[in-house]
This record gives sequence, structure tokens and C-alpha cells, in this order.
Amino acid sequence: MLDYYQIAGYGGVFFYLGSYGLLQLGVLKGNSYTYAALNMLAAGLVLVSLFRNWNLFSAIIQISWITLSIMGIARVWVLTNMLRFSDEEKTLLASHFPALRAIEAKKLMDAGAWYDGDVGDALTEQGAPVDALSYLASGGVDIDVGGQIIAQVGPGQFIGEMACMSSGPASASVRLNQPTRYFSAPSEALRRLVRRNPDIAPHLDLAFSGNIRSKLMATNTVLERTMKAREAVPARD
Ligand SMILES: Nc1ncnc2c1ncn2[C@@H]1O[C@@H]2COP(=O)(O)O[C@H]2[C@H]1O
Repeated sequence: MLDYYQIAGYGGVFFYLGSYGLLQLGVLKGNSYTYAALNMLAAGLVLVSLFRNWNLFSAIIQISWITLSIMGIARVWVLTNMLRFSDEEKTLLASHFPALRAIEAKKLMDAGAWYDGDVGDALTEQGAPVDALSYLASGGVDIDVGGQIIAQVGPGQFIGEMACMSSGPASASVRLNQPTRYFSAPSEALRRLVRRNPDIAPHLDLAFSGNIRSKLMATNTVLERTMKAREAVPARD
């Protein structure tokens, strides 16, 4: 028959191995509350079990483990609750990165800055590498391909989302067509951010693919309208 100390010991082993296993399987993140809490629970249970068979060195490890877990939980809590976002940042994050954790959202916002641009300012040059990702908070831009303005883009949209992560050439030249407030993050800073925080990559991919999709649908609509208008014009002999 197991006594309470032995049950606590088995429980500790279960939570130690379970949390480490879930970490290795990618289910838990090393800097999450859950991982730290499970480690704290495991260490606490093993510590209780030691009162049956005392071992000083194991006790030191368990007490240190509990202390480090509390410090980890406190660090994440403080970082998360002390972070402040401006209204513009909140709008950007809510519309394009709703599932991004506050700590990572802050890092993303810190990778760039907000600008007030004037008519004619260039964001990208067709064929040249995209130096920065931009997000339009207000105002608008002309999308120029081969000297023709093929589209106009307004608030809430990205510019440079197609090539900024791959350092590929810009698919269009983009210039402000009115005074515009925009967020701009250098492509290199974004690539560094993703290298150091791989968890951010899927959020960027999702945001960019959603934006590209809506632009493609708008372009298709314009193309369809243009083709229909061309068909409607009677051919001259
Ligand atoms: N048809 C289009 N409609 C809206 N935006 C476009 C269109 N073509 C290009 N762009 C934007 O112009 C940007 C130029 O740099 P990127 O190719 O990285 O990303 C491109 C898009 O953000």
C-alpha cells in the first residue's frame, strides 16, 4: 500500500516527465506559464516525498526548481502586464495579428516606427529589393507597374508584404498619393526578429497571405470589369 509521500513522489515523477515530454513534442513552450507551473508542481511533489526518505541534494534541486519556476512565471506576468500599445498599434495588431502574444507583438512593433509621409514619397521601387514592410494606418498609395497605376491601396493594408521576408524584387513601385500615416519595419529587422523568435513566423505568414488574397481578389475584380468593358466596345473594321 502506497503512503502519501510515495504518491506525491510518483506524482512528481509524472509531472516532471510529462511536462518535459510535452516540451520535446512541441505541445508546450519553454517560456509558457503552463510549463513553469507543471515544473513547480513536480518539484513540490518530489520535495514532499523527500520527507519520507530525506536527501539533501535532491531537496536543494527541488527548492531551486520551485524558485526558478516562480521567477519565470513572474517574469512573463510582469512583461505581459506592463506592456503598453498605442491605439494605432492596437488597431494593427487586432486586424492582422490577433493571436500574437503580447511579448512578441511588442517585439514586432519595436522592429519598426511610425511615420507621417507626404504625396510622392516612395515605399518600394519595382524590381528593386523591398527594404521595409509598411502598414498604412491612414491615407493611401498608388501601385505602379511599368509606369501604369494599376491599383490604389488604402488604410489597413500592408505594402511590401510579398517580398520583404525573401529579399526578392518588389512587384510594383509604390508611392503615397496623399498625406499618409504608416508603420514601417526594415526587412532586415523583421528577418532578424523571426530568426530569434521563430514563433512569430506563422503569424506574419498568415497576415501577409490574407492581405495578398484580398489584393488579388480586388485586382481580379478590376481585371474582370476591364475585360467586360473591352468586350462591350464594338470592334472597328
Ligand atoms: N495589384 C496590387 N494590388 C495591391 N497592392 C499591390 C499590387 N501589386 C503589388 N502591390 C503591393 O506593392 C508591393 C511591392 O512590393 P512587394 O512585391 O513586396 O509587395 C507589393 C504589394 O504590397
